[in-house]
This record gives sequence, C-alpha cells and structure tokens, in this order.
Amino acid sequence: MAFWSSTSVFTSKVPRKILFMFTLSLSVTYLFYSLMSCYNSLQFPLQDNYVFQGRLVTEETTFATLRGKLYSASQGFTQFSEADQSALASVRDHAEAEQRTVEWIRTPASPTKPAAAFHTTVLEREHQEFSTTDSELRLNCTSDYGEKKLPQAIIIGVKKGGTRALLEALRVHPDVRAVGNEPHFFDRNYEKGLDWYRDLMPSTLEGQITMEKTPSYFVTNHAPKRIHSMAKDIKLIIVVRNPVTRAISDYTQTLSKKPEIPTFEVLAFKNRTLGLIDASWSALRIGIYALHLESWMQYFPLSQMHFVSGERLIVDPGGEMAKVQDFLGLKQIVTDKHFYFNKTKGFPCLKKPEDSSTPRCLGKSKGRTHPKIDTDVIRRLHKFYKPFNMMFYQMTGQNFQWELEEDSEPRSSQD
Ligand SMILES: Nc1ncnc2c1ncn2[C@@H]1O[C@H](COP(=O)(O)OS(=O)(=O)O)[C@@H](OP(=O)(O)O)[C@H]1O
Repeated sequence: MAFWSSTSVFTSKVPRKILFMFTLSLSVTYLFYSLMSCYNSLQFPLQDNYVFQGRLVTEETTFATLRGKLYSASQGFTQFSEADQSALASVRDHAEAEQRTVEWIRTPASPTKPAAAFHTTVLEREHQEFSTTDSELRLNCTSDYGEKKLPQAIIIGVKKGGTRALLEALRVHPDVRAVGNEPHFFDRNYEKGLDWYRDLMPSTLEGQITMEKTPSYFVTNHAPKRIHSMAKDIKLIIVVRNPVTRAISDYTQTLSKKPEIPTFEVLAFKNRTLGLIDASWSALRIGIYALHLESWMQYFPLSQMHFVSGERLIVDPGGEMAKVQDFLGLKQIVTDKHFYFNKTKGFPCLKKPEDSSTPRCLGKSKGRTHPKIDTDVIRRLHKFYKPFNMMFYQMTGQNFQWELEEDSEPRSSQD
C-alpha cells in the first residue's frame, strides 16, 4: 500500500515526457539484447565457415560431407565408401590410395580377436587412469585468502598432450590459481553439483584466475553443453600433439599399469592385412581432433579457445606460455627465464624458486620412454590421421605441421 502510494507520488511529480523517454529507451535496450542473443545462438551451431590464415574459408560440399561422416561416426557405425575417400582426397589435396576403408565401430571388438577382451577392460580401466592425481605436483594451492570461484578457464585436453606441463607452468603466474588434481566434474562428477565443484577450487583474490585441467573433457560428448551452461564466456585451452605420438604415449601409460596387454600394433588394427585401422580404440579415437572439436564449436566460438602445440611446449615453453598468457589476458610473467632444459629428464623443467630446493621437473609418469613401434604401423597411422589433421588445421586456423614428422620416427626405447 505504502509502495503504491509512493509510486503515484513519484509519477505525478515526474513530467510525463521524461517517463515516456525512459520507457522507450528501456524497450530499445531490451530489443537490442534480444536480437544479440538470437544472433549468437544462430551463428555458432550453424556455422559452416572457418577462418583460416586470417581469411574466411567457405566449405566445399565435399568438406561438409566429410563432417557429416564425422558426425555419424561419433554416433555409431560408419563406413567410409570409396566416394567418401575421394571426397577426402579433394579436401586435403592428397590421394590416399592405400587407405581404402576406415571403419568406425563403437561396439566392442569381435570376441575372436585376441585384443577384444582387452578393449573392454581398457575402456573401464581408462576411467581410473584418467584421474591422474599427480600428488607429486601439488605445488602452490594452499592459500586460504579470498574466495572460491568456479573456473574462468579450463584446460580441456588432450590426454597426453602436455596438459600437466602447461598447468604447472601457469601456476607459476601469481594471477593464476589452479586445482592440482583433475576434478573430472563435467564427465564423472556432474551430479555432485556446482557447489561441490566450486569447493574443490583454491581461493582467489580479486584479479586472479581460477583454473583446472581435466583432459578427458575434450572427448566427452556432454562436456561442451555442461560447461557452456556453467559459463558461456569461459576460456578453453586445448594442448594438442601429433595424434600418432599421442596414441603411443597413451598406450605407454596403459602398458605401464598392465604389462600383459597386447602390442600396440595388434590393438591398432581391426584387420592388419587389410589395413583396417581400429578407430574405436580410444588411444586412436582421441587423436581425431577435428571430430571432437566439432562438438565444442556447437557451443563456443573459436575466440574462446586456445590451442597449444604440445611439441612446441617442449622445445619452446616460453614462446607457448607467452601465447597462453595473452589469451588469458594475463601479464607476461612466465617466460623463458623460468625454464631450463634438464638433460637427465630430457624435458624442460621449471627453475627452482630461490627459497626452495624442491625439484620442478614433472614426475616420472611424464616424459616416459615409448616402446618401439613397427615403422609400417606408424606410417599407416600417419596416413589415417592426415585428412583429419588437415581438417583440424582448417578449423583452428593453425597448422601444427604434424605431417613433417611423418618421416622422422617418434622417440622410442631403442633410440
Ligand atoms: N616439461 C615437460 N616434462 C615432461 N613431460 C612433458 C613436458 N612438456 C610436455 N610433456 C609431455 O606431456 C606428456 C604428458 O601429457 P599430459 O600431462 O597431458 O598427460 S595426462 O593426460 O595428464 O596423463 C608427456 O608424454 P610422454 O612423453 O609420452 O610421457 C610429455 O611428452
């Protein structure tokens, strides 16, 4: 009652003209924002073009067809016909004479295949393997000052790309606070709710960025939607690495826990004589980056994603860190000066802080020696990934030059 009477006093005192102008400007603002949100929701899900090397690339039909195939591949069984293969060839400008058929099967491999049982066990096992707790690396998440916030940036992938190295380097930055473990919120713990997730985060002061890394998000179907519903403006970082080396690294991790598993060469093929690669094996499937990126692009513009080269992170950590800090809107604090090349480890390590004697190399599960893999298998895998890599370069507008590594064999125990 009192409210109403005070409102009528207000309206009677303010000239009608001013009230009219006020209402009009409110309506225009509302209309503007409605149109903006419509535009955004239309633009990304339907986007068919990508910016490549600074110019807009309109997709050829063949490229769109290939993407269609990628989609159906992600839904279940798809077999690429010869026609699809030639479409691929026109997209990438390379004839793939050898690789006639690429099979995508989601169901477990045939029981007659020696590796069949392993596939199922591995899928279950990976669930545990992914939760690399890296307790050896919980460095600086101890301050209780400030407030716990949901992350503003997440390293969403890829597994074995170099995600730990990146996160630990970022944690050197005074404006970055990150949780040491992989929370696996958007893939395994989503039902625990956002409060649970927030509570895992370290406290931050004004101006500090909260971060986490869980590399399995990149290949989790519902992760993009879930992350988008938490924060539309979140920044996403993806560390990518030559998919062939990534697959071997992934296999090496599994092998270290289960030495009795079949060889990489056995697991990589459905039928080696026919050259039929088993893309349902997760070690290989994770490396089809274009496929996974497509799902993220349904929800996020490329401007919210930053791709780090896993290879350059090793040879030029300072350079890659400069780009990441730029992307995150941070001051350039982590530079070359923070790294040194550790000959024993064979990788860059963080220099010791002056007041500490703690070694700052990553643990022994990072930078493992890989088993020697048949060169013919490596060659076939390079051919298998090539069209997907090309598509990925086009989508991201970055050429990671993995094809240049084709001739040089990846590092192995016999090197
Ligand atoms: N500085 C430094 N030290 C050690 N290792 C480094 C470093 N930078 C990148 N790498 C590469 O990181 C690979 C492991 O990747 P991730 O940390 O993403 O693995 S995981 O998904 O979290 O298990 C790991 O893969 P492997 O060499 O196969 O072990 C390394 O090649």
